[in-house]
Amino acid sequence: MAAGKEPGAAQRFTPHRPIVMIGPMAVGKSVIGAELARVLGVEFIDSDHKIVAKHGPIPRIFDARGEHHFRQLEARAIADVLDSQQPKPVVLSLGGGAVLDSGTQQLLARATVVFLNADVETVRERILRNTGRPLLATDPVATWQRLAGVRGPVYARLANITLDVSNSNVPQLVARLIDLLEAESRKENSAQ
Ligand SMILES: Nc1ncnc2c1ncn2[C@@H]1O[C@H](COP(=O)(O)OP(=O)(O)OP(=O)(O)O)[C@@H](O)[C@H]1O
Ligand SMILES: O=C(O)C1=C[C@@H](O)[C@@H](O)[C@H](O)C1
Ligand SMILES: [Mg+2]
Repeated sequence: MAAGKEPGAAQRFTPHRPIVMIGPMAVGKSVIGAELARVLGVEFIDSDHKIVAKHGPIPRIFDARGEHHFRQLEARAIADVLDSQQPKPVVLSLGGGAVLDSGTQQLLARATVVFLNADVETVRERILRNTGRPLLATDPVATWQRLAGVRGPVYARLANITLDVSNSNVPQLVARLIDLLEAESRKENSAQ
């Protein structure tokens, strides 16, 4: 059993490839991803956190170098984790717009991809109180809805698993997600 793994989850599911969390801003990719990694006893990596640790706050990167430069840093941070013949079975949470990069889309074939989806009511308070997302600087709720609508088909196409995160707390969602991951892994094994 891997160090730190919770006994119940350990018996049920051991990841053999990366698990990547995608979805719109503020749905919980970072907190759910971190908790999932803790329960499974694997490393947690967050592409936004990696960029901030190396290059400073995201709004400052957008201001100083523009969104295109941020997207390049983001694609590189993700490739560092996924671009190997056999990437490690980590949990990787992406920023909301990371899936728009075609290289990232290709690398996601090496992972089990989880689309966290939510209605606007679930995220309303979160995006109104948090000012660290430059793309939501003006009219955050309407902008969130527009981006979630445009990106929704991309998330859905890339996902192996879709989880509605509205109206549930993080431990409940992680427990449900482990059930779905286990079922997905059984399906993949029987297809081999
Ligand atoms: N199921 C939940 N119940 C209550 N609060 C939640 C839940 N999921 C996330 N949150 C809270 O919502 C906020 C946003 O969550 P988080 O940062 O994980 O979102 P994200 O999808 O990673 O967003 P981003 O796209 O900006 O990276 C945090 O304050 C987090 O604690
Ligand atoms: O949805 C987006 O495009 C973004 C989401 C955040 O996680 C950050 O990656 C950044 O603010 C851009
Ligand atoms: Mg996040």
